[in-house]
Amino acid sequence: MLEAINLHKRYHQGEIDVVAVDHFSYRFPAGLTAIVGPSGSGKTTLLNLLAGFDVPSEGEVRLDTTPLSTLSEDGRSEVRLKHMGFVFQQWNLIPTLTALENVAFPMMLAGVGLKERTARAAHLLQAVGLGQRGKHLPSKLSGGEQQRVAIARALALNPPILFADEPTGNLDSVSGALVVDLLLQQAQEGRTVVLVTHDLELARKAERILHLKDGRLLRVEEMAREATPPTAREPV
Ligand SMILES: Nc1ncnc2c1ncn2[C@@H]1O[C@H](COP(=O)(O)OP(=O)(O)OP(=O)(O)O)[C@@H](O)[C@H]1O
Repeated sequence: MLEAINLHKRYHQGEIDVVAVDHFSYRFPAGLTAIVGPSGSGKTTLLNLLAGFDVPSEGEVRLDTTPLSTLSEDGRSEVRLKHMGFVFQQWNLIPTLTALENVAFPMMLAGVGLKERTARAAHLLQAVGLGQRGKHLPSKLSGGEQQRVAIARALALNPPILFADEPTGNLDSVSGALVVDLLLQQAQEGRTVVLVTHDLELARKAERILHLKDGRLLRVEEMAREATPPTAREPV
């Protein structure tokens, strides 16, 4: 359970204070929540606060009732490793590693043995539709495919929370829609997925949209959704 309570972030820029996030409160339910708003409305700052990359000026973020502010930097890193996956606009795959090795990489850091991490990485690549591309280097994959590898990598340690900051920013509309569908699939499997996007059309695929303006939560839009049949796919 991820919860922001009265979150406020001020930056000092010379003489002036910039309020990037203005007393934002929201309890993120499981499922896909999109955050939209004009440039400079505080979306990335909010995501950085939620993930504990940045500390708020006031208020707090709670993860399963534990305030992140009570943890040391190392403690927050550990929370991120165990509980959070990240997908960014730049997919940042390691260019010298194959797709499979890139997905296995976080598992190696977490001490998962070679056989187990290779099998899980193969399973995750399969789940994002790239089962046949495991041996390819990132340079041999399209942007959309690289982003799908990045999603598989973000899922490597099975985090309950997935943050995606403009994951479709560098993609054409078809690849972008595919990436958001994948995020939606993760949400339907019970994860809390938080998607920051400029693209209102893609945001409408989410279960709810948080509209930000000048750092404030203007409104929460719940999207009407037809009942989806239970998925026959294995959870990843
Ligand atoms: N490190 C910083 N120091 C000073 N001001 C900052 C810093 N980071 C962000 N800001 C300011 O905070 C406000 C919110 O920025 P933020 O990047 O969170 O917005 P955003 O909605 O993600 O924008 P975009 O859609 O353009 O990426 C902006 O006015 C920005 O200039």
